[in-house]
Amino acid sequence: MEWTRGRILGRGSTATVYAATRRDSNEILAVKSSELHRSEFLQREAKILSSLSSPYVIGYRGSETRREPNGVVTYNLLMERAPYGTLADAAAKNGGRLEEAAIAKYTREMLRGLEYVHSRGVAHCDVKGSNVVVGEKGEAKLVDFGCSKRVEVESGAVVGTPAFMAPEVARGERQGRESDIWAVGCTVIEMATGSPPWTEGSPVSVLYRVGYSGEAPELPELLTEEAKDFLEKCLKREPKERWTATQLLNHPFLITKPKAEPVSGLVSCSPTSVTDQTFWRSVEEEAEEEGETEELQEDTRYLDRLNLWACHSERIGRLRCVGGLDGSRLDMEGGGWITVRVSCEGTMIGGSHEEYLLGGIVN
Ligand SMILES: Nc1ncnc2c1ncn2[C@@H]1O[C@H](COP(=O)(O)OP(=O)(O)OP(=O)(O)O)[C@@H](O)[C@H]1O
Repeated sequence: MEWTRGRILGRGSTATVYAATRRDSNEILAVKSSELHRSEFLQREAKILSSLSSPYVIGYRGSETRREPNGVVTYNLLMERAPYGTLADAAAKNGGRLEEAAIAKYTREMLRGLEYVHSRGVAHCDVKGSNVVVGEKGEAKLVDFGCSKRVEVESGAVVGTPAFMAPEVARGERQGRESDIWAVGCTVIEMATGSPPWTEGSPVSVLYRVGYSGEAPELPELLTEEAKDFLEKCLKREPKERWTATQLLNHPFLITKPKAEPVSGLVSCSPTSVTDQTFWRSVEEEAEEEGETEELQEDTRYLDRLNLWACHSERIGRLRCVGGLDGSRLDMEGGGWITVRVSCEGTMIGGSHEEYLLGGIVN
């Protein structure tokens, strides 16, 4: 497929997402790109996404490698473009939190997406506000299947974002459909308060707290009793006691609210149609000024910075591989470094205040 790269729509820890236009139809798409040699997770995401089809899961449009003008070979996942940003953006734009009716609407759609994905034997494994985008019709859609796994066949390393991890995931025991449900609870808290639970402390201390403290996240005061009851069903520490997506879709919090409340204040982050010429002119000018080459080099630098996890002091980075993490195996190694022994190949993440090395082989 012939397509032209446009402006950046979002950046994650593993890839950058750009607007793109199909040259044959002028359809506006999103393309998630990373350098080929770092594209393991993106290729995996493309494979899983290509097998899914739901109005509540971002649509797959193809994947390919290509040599960029600067000679860098990139892997590109082409997707349906969601014009209204993520649920995290929606909360931020709304003064940090969403109204309960909007939370119920987005949660219902997110769960429809998960119900479908789970029925296909896939666990998303990184559900959070910044991995749920708002589509053309204002509907929530799951994105970022880079961590997802086929639950029947895969065990392996646990993955995801510490603040959204279920206790069994934080302990490195298992990760499946039930862990996604815990993350839905955390995402509801994120929509209601503007931040996920467990915001204090480093990712490692968050993991320890989630995994071993026996605590459940604090329920936002402002929510109604129905919403709090819903959260309790998601945030059961014992995975088997958590409700499934299908059960939750029948919870009073989701069925008594009007079906299609308009969510006010949706502001498109990118053009809503191919006739949005002003936007595309600006994209072309931007591309001409900077050159795609420079943008990609900038991304490479950005990814390098991300590997040192220096992009944001409050960011809770992705933990790719925490299998076998055991709180008793935290070793202080001086110089502000903490080594967390894991039973699989380690991943380095760093913070702006402290840096953490998740590495080593134990057992
Ligand atoms: N189809 C899309 N349409 C519009 N914006 C998108 C789309 N997909 C992703 N984005 C934007 O790009 C951001 C990064 O995408 P994504 O989460 O897939 O990347 P990632 O590198 O896997 O991120 P993470 O840090 O969660 O691992 C999203 O938070 C969102 O803002």
